[in-house]
Amino acid sequence: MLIVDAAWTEWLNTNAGLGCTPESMVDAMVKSGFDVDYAGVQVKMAINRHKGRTDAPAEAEAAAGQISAEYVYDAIPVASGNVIRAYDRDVQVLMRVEQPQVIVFGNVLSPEECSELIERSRSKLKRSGTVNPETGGTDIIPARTSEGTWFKRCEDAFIERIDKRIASLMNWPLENGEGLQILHYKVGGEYRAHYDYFDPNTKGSAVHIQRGGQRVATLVVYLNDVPDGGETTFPEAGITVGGRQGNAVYFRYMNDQRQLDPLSLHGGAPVREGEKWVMTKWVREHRRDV
Ligand SMILES: O=C(O)CCC(=O)C(=O)O
Ligand SMILES: [Fe+2]
Repeated sequence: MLIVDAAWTEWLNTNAGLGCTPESMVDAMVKSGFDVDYAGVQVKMAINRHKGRTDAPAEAEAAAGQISAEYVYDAIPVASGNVIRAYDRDVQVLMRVEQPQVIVFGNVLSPEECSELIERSRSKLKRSGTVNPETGGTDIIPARTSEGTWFKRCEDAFIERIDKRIASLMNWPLENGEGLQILHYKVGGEYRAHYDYFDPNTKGSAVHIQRGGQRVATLVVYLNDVPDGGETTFPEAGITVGGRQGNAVYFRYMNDQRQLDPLSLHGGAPVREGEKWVMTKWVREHRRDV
């Protein structure tokens, strides 16, 4: 599997700067042996970098970390063992992957908690967006066709219990977490391959990084059983996680040296039958005020 190194980054930046079409760039990369999904994401990121380039790249880079083909897999914060006591609940460890760092958990939420989260979200759903590279605002794009809503961190006793359980499971300070995001995908709904970290060196990312720093890890909790499709996939790692109510997938993509892991590319596959509800927790390097 071929990963973008410094020379390819320069090639991407140069061609994006010259205004080459994304198709021609993807084509050239595929001919050189890159996976087509991966190439598509890299080209999109290069074009975004060009559009959203900042006047202070060194500073932005320092704040945002560095995507590295030589990512070092240092110690994961999550506890060892097959069962982890997470605040008020015993969570099972179903699978651990070392590179990229991915863990599948069972029994993170009870069926009642899943139902309550779904019912409390239903009437609040709005089409999900992604970060605009120039402004940091929200773009609605065809690659992300879910609808979603947020609960503020610890906004009431029920949410607080879940936030505390997740902080304990991820072994990461509660104050570093973003709110809890609920996502709903209908048949055909998907979130194509992407990175959860903010793309270093774009103005749009800098807006977000200012508040709490870079994202370091994600927990996606499945709130229902999806009859067909809707898996969380890691195309560069060849991993597919099927959603099951109460289970979760954790992945970490920023290490202690502030490198960002290109293998953490992931997406939500299209739902083929039924619907898919998940809850996402994105955690930051630093504390983040709500
Ligand atoms: O829906 C999924 O399976 C993945 C969601 C995701 O990648 C995200 O919310 O960042
Ligand atoms: Fe994601």
